[in-house]
Amino acid sequence: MTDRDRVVVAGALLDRGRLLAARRSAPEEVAGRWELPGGKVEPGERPEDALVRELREELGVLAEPLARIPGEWPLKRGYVLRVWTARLLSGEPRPLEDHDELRWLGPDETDDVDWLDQDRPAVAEAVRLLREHPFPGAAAGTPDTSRPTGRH
Ligand SMILES: Nc1nc2c([nH]c(=O)n2[C@H]2C[C@H](O)[C@@H](COP(=O)(O)OP(=O)(O)OP(=O)(O)O)O2)c(=O)[nH]1
Repeated sequence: MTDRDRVVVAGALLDRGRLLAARRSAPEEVAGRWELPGGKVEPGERPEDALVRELREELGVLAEPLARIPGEWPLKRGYVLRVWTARLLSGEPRPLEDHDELRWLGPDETDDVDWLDQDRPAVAEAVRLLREHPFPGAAAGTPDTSRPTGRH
């Protein structure tokens, strides 16, 4: 990425062995395609904070970013897409903004929806992680090997 690139953050939201897919309702060129929910990072905002904010605004949930999925994918108008795995802390996602349908997909169901092309590598990696750790950030008191360490 160059200094002039702007960042769209998206969340591979994981819960009980499933990944959340969101169908965009706008703009026209991407409406009907499926993506990982998220949005643009605002000036001065940390990407993880932007992700938490976007997931709250778009889905009405509280989520915790877990780890960045390596890589970044170019979008239109000088934006790049960066993706984090995240786990659902509270709430049931609803399509409040930008989306008209949500689906929780198990690892064998992620090919059932028409993902935006630029999301496919991150989705593939999220599915790989989901198969390895179906319950990321499991219950308090349980040693949790799926959480990244030293991420602050
Ligand atoms: N949120 C999200 N956007 C994606 C993904 N893949 C992808 O190409 N995009 C594109 C679609 C949009 O043109 C752009 C993100 O814009 P957005 O409309 O979601 O961002 P935002 O909520 O901050 O919107 P705004 O401030 O422009 O209203 O990136 C993805 O996985 N998640």
